[in-house]
Amino acid sequence: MDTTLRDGEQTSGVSFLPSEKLQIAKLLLEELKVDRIEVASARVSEGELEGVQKITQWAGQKGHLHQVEVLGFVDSPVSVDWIEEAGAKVLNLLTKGSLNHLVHQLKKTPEQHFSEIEECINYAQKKGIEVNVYLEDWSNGMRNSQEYTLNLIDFLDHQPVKRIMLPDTLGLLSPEEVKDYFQLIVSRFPNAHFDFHAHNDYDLSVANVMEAILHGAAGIHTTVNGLGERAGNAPLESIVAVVKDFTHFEIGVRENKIFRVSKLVEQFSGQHIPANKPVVGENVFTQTAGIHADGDNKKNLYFNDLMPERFGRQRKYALGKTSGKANILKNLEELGISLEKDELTKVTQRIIELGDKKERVTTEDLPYIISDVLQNNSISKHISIEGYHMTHSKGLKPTVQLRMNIHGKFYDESATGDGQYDSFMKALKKIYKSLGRELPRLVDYHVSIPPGGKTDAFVETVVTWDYGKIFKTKGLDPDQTVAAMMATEKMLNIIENMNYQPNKEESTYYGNEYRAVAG
Ligand SMILES: CC(C)C(=O)C(=O)O
Repeated sequence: MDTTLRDGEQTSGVSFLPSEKLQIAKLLLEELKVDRIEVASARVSEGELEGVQKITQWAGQKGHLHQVEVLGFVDSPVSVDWIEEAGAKVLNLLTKGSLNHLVHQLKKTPEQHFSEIEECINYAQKKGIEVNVYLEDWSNGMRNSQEYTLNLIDFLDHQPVKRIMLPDTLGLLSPEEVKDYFQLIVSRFPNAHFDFHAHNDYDLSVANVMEAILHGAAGIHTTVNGLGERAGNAPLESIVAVVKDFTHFEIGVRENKIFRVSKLVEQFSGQHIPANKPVVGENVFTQTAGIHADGDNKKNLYFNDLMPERFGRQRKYALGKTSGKANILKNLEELGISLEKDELTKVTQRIIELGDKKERVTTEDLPYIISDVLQNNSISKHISIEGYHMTHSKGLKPTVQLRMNIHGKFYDESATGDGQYDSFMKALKKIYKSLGRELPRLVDYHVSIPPGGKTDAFVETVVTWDYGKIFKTKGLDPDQTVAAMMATEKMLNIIENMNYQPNKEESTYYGNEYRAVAG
């Protein structure tokens, strides 16, 4: 069960719009093929009600209604009525799984609590709503008030409850404890269905889910990108890989759709995926040390089961001071460029020098580096920013006046936008439009400001573009907007070189689109 839309939204600073919730729900159920989704908590807000209504209307038409769950409280009849109004058919009822919570938060006795739970279950039943029950703080309950917690499970086992959901609410369990508690509970209640809901406070959520699965959990809860309260929940992407590779269970989730959904959730949540996050992070399929690329060339020595293609991704070889010739060769291969041995040595040396200066080198920078190092003018700079005037003032929108040099001809335009770079891009678009041409789509824009608080430090802007092929360009300047404009100028030359038709004599140097720039 994926709870990105409920617990994931409990990440500090995250709030999804109803339309975003609907888009994510559709992808989770129809593209990824997750079995169940939890989409909201009852009573939260009008917006939340609208979000759930949108999802249930769509789910009803597609036959997914019983896969859409809503968390509700022991407050009969309020949560059940809210869920009914939202058009949902499954209530995940939040009860107290530890005596500590019951006594100090609800200030009730077990008898009172059980009787109120029963009242909610009966009311939901009358309304045709199926009930699962969460035992909040279950992990603490098993540690500190086991008799109460087991009594509650026993009580629920005799109620019309479909699933009993066991949360490690504070993410405090070790894998060993998960194993012990599941063995105990499953042997005592062999006919009950138990879900496990992990949190990641000790970075153990994946290991804990694995133990739960291996020792009798019938369902597991995840969130995309591991979003969720505090340190988050068990990340869907890692859990899918772990279940497939380390257990004998089958999982219906489609691995090759994970990256797309992860990127959409990143965009809607505004929470950047850490570059080293397994499966979905930017760098996790990138080999940096040259020795790895060398090994990949020699009988795939660094092969493991976690291949990028499984997740719709690609192996990359980083360029930097530790990358060495093997990585550079892999990148040249991707670009279809071949170099003589001594040329490769010079280019390698330059990349090491750049690395020493902390500069990041992308695959798309390589032709420029080659051109510069070998002094062969192999990259033709057809396009340059000839001049600009930018305004930034309080109370007025920024404007940019721009002069471009395109194949030796000057083009002037101005535009107003939401920021200086936005204004620049709008002016540029006008120029390209007047030439009947289109610009690539800007997919991502990443600014790194070196730590240290120096206001004159170089800012690095890396822009990712989609022009049929995805590529990145980088600009470096003390001014952030200028750095982005430099990255854009590079992009313009790259696409120009892609479009430019070489004559035969010019095309001897490079093997693919960059061949066009030779000569
Ligand atoms: C609200 C509950 C179900 C929860 O997310 C937890 O206990 O971790």
